[in-house]
Amino acid sequence: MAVGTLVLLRHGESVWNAQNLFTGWVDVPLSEKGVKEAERGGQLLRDAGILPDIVHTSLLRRAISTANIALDAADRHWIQVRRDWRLNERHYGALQGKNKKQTLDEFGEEQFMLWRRSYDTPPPQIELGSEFSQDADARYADIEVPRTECLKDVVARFLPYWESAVVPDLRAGRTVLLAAHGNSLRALVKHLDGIDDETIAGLNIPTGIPLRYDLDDELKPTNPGGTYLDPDAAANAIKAVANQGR
Ligand SMILES: O=C(O)[C@@H](CO)OP(=O)(O)O
Repeated sequence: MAVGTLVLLRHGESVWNAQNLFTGWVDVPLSEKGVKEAERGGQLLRDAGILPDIVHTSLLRRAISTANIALDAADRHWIQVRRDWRLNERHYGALQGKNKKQTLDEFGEEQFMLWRRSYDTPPPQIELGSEFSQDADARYADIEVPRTECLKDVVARFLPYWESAVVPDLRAGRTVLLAAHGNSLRALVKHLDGIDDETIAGLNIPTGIPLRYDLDDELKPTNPGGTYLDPDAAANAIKAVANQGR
């Protein structure tokens, strides 16, 4: 049986994206603009004739709301849902809640970009019990909550879910919508497209624009890099993500 279609969707703009704050595992809602982006994402799915059979989301409301709004707009609000912490955004450690511009000014371009985009340099650990730590959050009662993560850590925790929960859906020929986050989707794209540890630093994913991957029997993309359903809007939004903090 042919492998199904995979659609990646980064949540719409959150209120902390709008305020230029490092977010990570802090569970902030969508901004008004983010709600509109999610609606538009669903319209793009509908217009492209992509009909998801199942949606996988993180445990964070910006991804959950985006999936709900987009699927409603696409008239696929009724499909099966699975949620898992392994799809969560990268934990931003002690930077969670900090302003990106102030962090850039305080620590300089090189350190700022190491923390934001290097493959294996995590930000400093968050203090347990502090305002933006998730160590006491009930939804993570069964796991050891990270105190910080680099992209390499996200790859390591995301791939077991990919293999055990998403790949079987694809192998069953289903159209899978995966609603997640900038850095958790970068981890998956790195794996799918075989991007090396340096090159991945330059890859940014825009909010709210579905990215379709067609996969062969070995789950390698037949359209490397995927296909954004609105390529022009994606190109502009990618630049904006890359320039955050400036
Ligand atoms: O703050 C965050 O959690 C992420 C995504 O919004 O930011 P960045 O793009 O800087 O990794």
